[in-house]
Amino acid sequence: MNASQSSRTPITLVASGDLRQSANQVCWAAQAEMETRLIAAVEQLGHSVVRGHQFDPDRGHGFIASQREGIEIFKTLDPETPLIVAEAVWQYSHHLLAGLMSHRGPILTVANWSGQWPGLVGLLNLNGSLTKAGIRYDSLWSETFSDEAFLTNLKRWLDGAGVSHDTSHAAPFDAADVPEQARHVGEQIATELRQNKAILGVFDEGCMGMFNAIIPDSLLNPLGVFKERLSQSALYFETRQTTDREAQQVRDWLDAKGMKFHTGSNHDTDLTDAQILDQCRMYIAAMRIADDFGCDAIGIQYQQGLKDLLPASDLVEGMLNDSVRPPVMSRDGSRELFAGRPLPHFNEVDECAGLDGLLTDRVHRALGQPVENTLHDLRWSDRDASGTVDDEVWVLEISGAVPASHFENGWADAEGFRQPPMYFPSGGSTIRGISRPGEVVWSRVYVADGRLKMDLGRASSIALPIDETQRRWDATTPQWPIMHAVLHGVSRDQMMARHKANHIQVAYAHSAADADTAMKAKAVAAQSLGMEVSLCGVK
Ligand SMILES: C[C@H](O)[C@@H](O)[C@@H](O)C(=O)CO
Repeated sequence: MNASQSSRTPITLVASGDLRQSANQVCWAAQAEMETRLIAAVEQLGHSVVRGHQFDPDRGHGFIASQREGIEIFKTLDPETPLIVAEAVWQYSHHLLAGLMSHRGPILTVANWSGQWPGLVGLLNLNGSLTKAGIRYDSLWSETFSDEAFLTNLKRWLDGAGVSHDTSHAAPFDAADVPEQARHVGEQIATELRQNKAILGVFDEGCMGMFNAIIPDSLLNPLGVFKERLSQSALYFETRQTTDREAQQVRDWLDAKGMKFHTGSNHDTDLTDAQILDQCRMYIAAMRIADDFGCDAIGIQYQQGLKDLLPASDLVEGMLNDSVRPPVMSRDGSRELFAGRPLPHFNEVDECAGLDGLLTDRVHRALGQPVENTLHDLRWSDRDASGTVDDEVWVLEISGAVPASHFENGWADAEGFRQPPMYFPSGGSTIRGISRPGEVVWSRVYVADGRLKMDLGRASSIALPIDETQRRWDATTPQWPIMHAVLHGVSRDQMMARHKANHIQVAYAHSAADADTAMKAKAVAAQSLGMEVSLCGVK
């Protein structure tokens, strides 16, 4: 059955939320408002909507809040019903995936174009997860739910015709035109990886239901990359083994470099010195365990499990991802670990970002470009209200930290704010700052059609007046680091339609020409390793 068969067939609406009750409660008002507008749009087109699960007054929200809850709700739904998944908040995709995998009716994922909560980020994660799972879906987003583009596509979906988006900006990468230096570097890195192999240290696989972020070993191992499955319990233990003196040395280093921590005394709402010291301990512990297991990159999922034991891992992650960072010695004090270089870290154990980070680190090192790279959320985009540029400017923002080398004055531009309590009960400092203007390579590894794929493109990180930066922070999460990114040759809607992840990887190059070379070298490396590579918006 499709939605067109009868306008009397009600459309079923479901909404996935966070696992954290505090986040679901705080964010419910935005979800309710979005649903009202979305339902009005569907009704205007002659269809009715029923919610597949109800608002729960005891919990104070109407989200599906666990995988089990999702499975039980889907048991009550007609598997043929046309289904809309509506998202205004960050959500865990696995709450829905079990149900969606056996759903036979048409599926439409929808988000509101708002930065307030990471609803667009949740939508992109769900779309990436559905893509990896091979589940057919359509996707839409809108600021008002009354604009023509949205209504035209919604009508198409309701009529059973499916949604149409322009993705002509993406084209298969052709290595034939690649300059000799980029080709040579890319091929060498692929050969070296296959021969010498590398290890991704994964501290508890699968963060926040991000199914798309898990690379099956059968796809990863042929590239010469293997997972070391590590436990956050071991990280907690090792964190507790570090001495006060060692932790204080890390804090002193950050202070000496000029990082400004905004501290207070209330553990529940303020960033405290004790929280920062625990983060310094975790940083030392993570490096020692990575050294024990010979890891080439590590990922700490943090947001389940460790969130109840230790302050947020973000300050740790930003330090790890930088070549300018506090020194860490082996337990016996005889060796400096990973001296002079980052230990690439993939936030939220996003293994696709881990693989990308590993390749980016090697490509940029070989080309003499800055090696510091990080993922960001594709959080939101908006026209530049200051009139500095005519372009749509993306808010790339991640939940806590980027390498401080991405800021104009490095650590001196880094500010530490307490993580928002609704996500992070145990607090911890973010590394907040504005990513400096410069030429950027963006990329994303993802799984589709049972294969590893990579999309790459170019962006400019631009400077905006502080008022406009603050407007963007206030419209999103002001405690988190931001990059003002103008994507080359890719419109907002093209990016949304094509990108198969909530995350995007970014790295700087010294010049536009250097960035083009670095992008192509990485494309060659990925293609030589057997990935299907596309260039987006650029040739
Ligand atoms: C704290 C939140 O859950 C964030 O982790 C979330 O918005 C993300 O960063 C998702 O990539």
